Amino acid sequence: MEGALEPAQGPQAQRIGVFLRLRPVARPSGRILASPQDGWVQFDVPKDAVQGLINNSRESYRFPFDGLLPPDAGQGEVFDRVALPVLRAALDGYNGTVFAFGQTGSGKTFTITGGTERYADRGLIPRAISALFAEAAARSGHTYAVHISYLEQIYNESGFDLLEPGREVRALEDLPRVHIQEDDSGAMHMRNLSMHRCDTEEQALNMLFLGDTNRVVAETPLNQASSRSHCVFTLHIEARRAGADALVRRSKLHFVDLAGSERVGKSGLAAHMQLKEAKYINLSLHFLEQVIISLQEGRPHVPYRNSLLTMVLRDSLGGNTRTVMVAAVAPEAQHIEESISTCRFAQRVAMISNKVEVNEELDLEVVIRQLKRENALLRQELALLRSGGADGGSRGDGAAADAAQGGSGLEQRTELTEAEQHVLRRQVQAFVEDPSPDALLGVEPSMLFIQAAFDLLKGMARGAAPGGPVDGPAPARVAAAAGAAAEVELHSLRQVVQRQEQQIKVLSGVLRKQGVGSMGTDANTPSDPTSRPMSSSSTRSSGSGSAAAGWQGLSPQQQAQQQQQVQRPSSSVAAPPPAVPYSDALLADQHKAFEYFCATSPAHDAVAEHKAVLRARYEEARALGSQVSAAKQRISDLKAAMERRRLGRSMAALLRQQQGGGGVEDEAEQQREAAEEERAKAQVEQEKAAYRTSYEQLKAVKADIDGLQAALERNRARLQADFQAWFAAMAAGAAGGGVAAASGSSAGAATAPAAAAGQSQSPPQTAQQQQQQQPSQAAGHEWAIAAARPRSGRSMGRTQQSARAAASPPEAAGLPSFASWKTAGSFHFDQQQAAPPSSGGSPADASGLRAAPAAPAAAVRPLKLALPAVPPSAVSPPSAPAPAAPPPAAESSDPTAGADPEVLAAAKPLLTGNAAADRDIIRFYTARAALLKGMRA
Ligand SMILES: Nc1ncnc2c1ncn2[C@@H]1O[C@H](COP(=O)(O)OP(=O)(O)OP(=O)(O)O)[C@@H](O)[C@H]1O
Repeated sequence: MEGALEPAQGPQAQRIGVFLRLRPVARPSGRILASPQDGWVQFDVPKDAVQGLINNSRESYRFPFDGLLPPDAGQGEVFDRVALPVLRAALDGYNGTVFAFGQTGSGKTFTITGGTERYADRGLIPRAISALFAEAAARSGHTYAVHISYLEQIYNESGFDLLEPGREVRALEDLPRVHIQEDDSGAMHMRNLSMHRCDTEEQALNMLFLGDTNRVVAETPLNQASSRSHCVFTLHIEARRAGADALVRRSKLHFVDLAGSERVGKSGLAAHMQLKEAKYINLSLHFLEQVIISLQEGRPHVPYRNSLLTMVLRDSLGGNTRTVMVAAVAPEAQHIEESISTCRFAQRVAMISNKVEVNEELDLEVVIRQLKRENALLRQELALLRSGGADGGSRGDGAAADAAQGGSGLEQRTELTEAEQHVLRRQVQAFVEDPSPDALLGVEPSMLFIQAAFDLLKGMARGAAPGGPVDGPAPARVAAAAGAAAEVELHSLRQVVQRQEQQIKVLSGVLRKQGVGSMGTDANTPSDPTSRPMSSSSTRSSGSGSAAAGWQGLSPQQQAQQQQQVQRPSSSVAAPPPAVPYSDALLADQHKAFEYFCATSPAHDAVAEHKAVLRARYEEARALGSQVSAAKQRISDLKAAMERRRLGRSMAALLRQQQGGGGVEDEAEQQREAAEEERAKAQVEQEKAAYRTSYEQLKAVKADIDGLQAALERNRARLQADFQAWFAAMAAGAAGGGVAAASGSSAGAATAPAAAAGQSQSPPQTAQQQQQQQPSQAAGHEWAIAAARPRSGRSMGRTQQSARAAASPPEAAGLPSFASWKTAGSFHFDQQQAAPPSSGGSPADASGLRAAPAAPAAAVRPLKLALPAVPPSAVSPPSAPAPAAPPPAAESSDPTAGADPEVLAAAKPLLTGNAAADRDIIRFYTARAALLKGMRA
């Protein structure tokens, strides 16, 4: 095995490889032909198979594959052809995914995990584990760390962590639930999915065993066997080259066992061929197909966000991953439709190209550690220079850092005091015992101390205990050299220290930001709540990793650029919110802003797409519901007819008896009646079957609808959050004097995520302001209304107002919720038309709050409030008297005097100190309180 990692290259396009595996079956269909050498399979299907007619008119479907694995292909061969190349690439730093697709019972689990009966039946995962540790051991000059995670996803959106050591699992609910979360930069994070470090093959196999056991034990009727759930087993590999600690290659290797791909709602082979009516039993497979189709057709929007599965596989499909698919087929006559369907799916997948590149990153933790160490050394050096290398000089003031800042007080001495000797001995002892290569011996910056430390170390090296006496005072060897040259060096050293401090600060900031991942990490790098998440400590170097190597040797400008690159969100972030324009009109009307945002946001596309699918599903459910009811009605009609017939026969028999005849029908009539009864019974059975079919379909569609609704809600929430961040960024641009002024410019775009993350684009807040905002945040939507209010020009300009909005958390930025946006009634606050407040006036009058429609004059800035529409009468119901507005005549110099305490609490965070403006604010809040009270009433 070669000792070097493959050198990193730029992104390369690589098509997803597709293999077909045919399961051994007792009675293979004669209509399936396969050529393992040429890699194709062919299905000959009678044209009229729907009605079971066999004729000579056949249709053939031939599908080519990258490789065909015949029924007699052993597990070893499958591993060598399918997974080994992907595993080797993963050791070089490329992400990899192997996934199995096919109907229930076609051999997916056998392929991915393997059979349990014979050692030779081990599947891809255990074989990959063995090969991984063997290859890693053979690659000398590199160290590898391996972590494992194992996720099970049942139905559409619920994910469970299968690796929960030490917990007794009896049901699925006993396993920790896993959620996916997208961060500001668009990266997916798995929350609650644990990652376990495995240093040996045995530990890794134990983890696999634990996960598989939990999977079986936690089976419920809902996810019976593996047919209904997807499982993702992931090997997280971290490789470092000896001597280049800060550069790390991280890759993820997923093994995915998908749920059975069979469909419901088939209406015969012909329809199935066209994939018209058929629906997957498992909704997330439907979404997976949507993603595949979008990628294959090169659509601009790929709906990854529709399901947990597609989000987890985002990088594997169309992203930075070497992906291989195994299409599993059971070549039996009764499965021919599903087999063709599986092959069609594989053909689509085969047309998808991924862009693969080595994941080489700077390990920020290591960089910070190295910088800190270097800094400490520099400080020592600085202090030493400062002290002029004074021979025998000793400062009694402690830290070397102080010296670096210009401390003095050196005394001319020739020997250490006893206390100093004691401290030094302990320092040397600790230094010697610390196994860390980063350990420092931080002695006082004086040659006296340094020499004494050397003497101690020498003594220890020669066998003397460190507790022994420090040899006599070292002779003064360093002459004072505080000339001009030393001053220059001192200055430049101080600058280096400051720069490095700054670097440490920036890197720590990045690290903290990435710390979102401490709850979870990149979708492909799940976190371990107990052990350090692998992705949380690094940032991606510029593809080939060339930027990483020379960080410390760069000029200050280059370093600044590097720092900016580190801070900027990755350019590969999929579907960012639209660029932030700066527009007065948008800032003034959030609903308009929201419309503008929706028109350009990919998240809105996702919502629209969801709604379209949901609508279609509703239609389907409605049609199925009608079918169910109709079938039920027909059954009861048939039963009633049967009853009537039986009754008629009984009556006729009675009549015959009464008329003196026998009660028995003649034979022909008996036969006719019996035949009639049979026919009616058969009809009832037929209707019952139709009823059951429709009912089952209805149930499946309802389950789909539930999943879709949940996904829709998530997408709506996302859209809302995106909008809030986007709006806050625009407001921050306004506050910063129009930083984002270039409409849709990249400068504007760059501010959006930063502002959303509450970074420096937001105007700085005083501690008091921050404190004041807290209660308003708790007030939820009330704050939202307040933050969107118009202000008189004299009290607060737009810039200030926007600055406040930007400084507020997104949820407090006065933005309409999605629901309220859809149902919002329009209220206009017209200051100029507001009736003068009086104690007798209704609160609505007093504030100028009134129901639309009157459009205010051009000079008056209208504001739509995101409140549910209420009839004007509800604004001031007799049962809910509003707090009286402060009378203008009695306006004291303190605008808050006499204000309702609740009103005051709500308004307080906005008070400006300007009495006139504050009076407006109090008035507004008083009116608003009345309005809210009215609505509640
Ligand atoms: N290549 C094979 N050689 C021997 N036995 C196989 C092979 N493939 C599958 N089997 C057997 O066929 C049965 C069904 O296979 P498996 O459980 O892997 O199907 P599956 O596609 O994973 O189904 P599900 O969707 O329910 O998980 C198992 O008993 C398995 O051992």
